Amino acid sequence: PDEDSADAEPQLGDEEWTVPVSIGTPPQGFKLDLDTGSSDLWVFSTLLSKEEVNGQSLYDPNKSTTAAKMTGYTWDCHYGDGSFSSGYIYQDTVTIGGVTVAKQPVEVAKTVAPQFTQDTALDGLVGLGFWTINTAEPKKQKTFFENAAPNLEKGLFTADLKHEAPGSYNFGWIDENAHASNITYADVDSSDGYWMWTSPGYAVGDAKGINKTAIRGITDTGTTLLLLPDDVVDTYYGQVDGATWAEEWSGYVFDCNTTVPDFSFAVDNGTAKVTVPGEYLNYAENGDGTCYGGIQSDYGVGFSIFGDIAIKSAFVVFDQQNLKLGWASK
Ligand SMILES: O=C(NNC1=NCCC1)c1ccc(Br)cc1
Repeated sequence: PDEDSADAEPQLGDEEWTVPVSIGTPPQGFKLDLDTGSSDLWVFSTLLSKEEVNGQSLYDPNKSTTAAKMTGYTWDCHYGDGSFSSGYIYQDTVTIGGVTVAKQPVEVAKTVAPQFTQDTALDGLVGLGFWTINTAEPKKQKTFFENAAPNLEKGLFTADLKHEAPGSYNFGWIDENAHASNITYADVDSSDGYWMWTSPGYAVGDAKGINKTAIRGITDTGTTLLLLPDDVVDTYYGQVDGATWAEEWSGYVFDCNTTVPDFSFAVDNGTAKVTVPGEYLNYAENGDGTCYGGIQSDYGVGFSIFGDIAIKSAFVVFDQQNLKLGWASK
C-alpha cells in the first residue's frame, strides 16, 4: 500500500531531509525533519518572537478546530549539535505519508536556536526515537510513530534516503522494490532511547576481509556525518593520501582532488555489509582547496553515530515491534 509513504526532500546539500506534514483542521502544512536521534515532534509556531522566524511556516493552534492545549505541559530539546528549542504542547491531528494520528502531542515552539532560525528549509522536527527521551513535562509523550504503530500492518518504518535526490520514508510496510539485497537485521538496544546497535566490523576501500572490531552506535537521520571510534577513523584516513587532522576545521581534511576510498561496515555476523561510496565521504569544500571528510571521530559522544552519510548508502528498516534494525543495499 503505497499511501503510507512520505517523500523526503534533501536540503542543504544532503544535510537533512524534510517531509511534508499536515497538522490540524483545516490542515496546516509544514516541512519537518524526520529525526531518529530524538523523540519530540515540534513545529515553529505563532508563539515565536518575530526575530526568531525567518520565513518558516508557523503552526497556529487557534486556527485548528481539533487543537487542544495540554495545560501545564512544556517541552525543552537540546540537540547533539548544540541547537535547542522549547515551548508548550497541544494535541492535534497529524498526517505524514498518508498515516494520520489524532490527538498527537504537537510541541509548539516558543523559543528556537539560531541554527533553526537560519535553517529556512525546515519548520520543525518529527522525532522517531523512543518515547523515553521525549522531553515533555510533567509526563513524557509518545512519538508520532509509537502512536501510529498499532494501526499499521507492521510496527516498523523504513528510510530510503538518497544522495542529492529525494528519498522516502514508509510507515508500516517494506517496499520490496526499494532494496536490492536481502535485509540483514541487527538487534537494537533501546535502553538509551536511541536506535542503538553494534556493527561487528568494517573494511576500507575494496578490502575483502573486515577488521573485526565492534562499532556500537546509533542510527540517527538527524546527524549528517558518520562519526566513528578514533582507531577506525585513523585506519580509514591512513588510506587517504595527504589526509590530516586540521585544528582549524576540527576534523580530518584532505586535498579536494584526492580520490577517497569507500568505507564498509558489517551487519550481523559480518556476512552482510553496507558500503558507503567514497564520493559520499568527501563531504564538503572548506574553501581553501581542502575538503572535509564525511567520516569523523565520535570522541566525547560515548558511542558512534551512523548518520545520513551511512543511511543514504542503504535501505534501512527501523523495526520497533521486534527491536531490530535492518540494512540492505539498494
Ligand atoms: O541531536 C541529535 N540528532 N538529531 C538532531 N541533530 C540536530 C537536529 C536534530 C543527536 C542525538 C544523539 C547524539 Br549522541 C548526537 C546527536
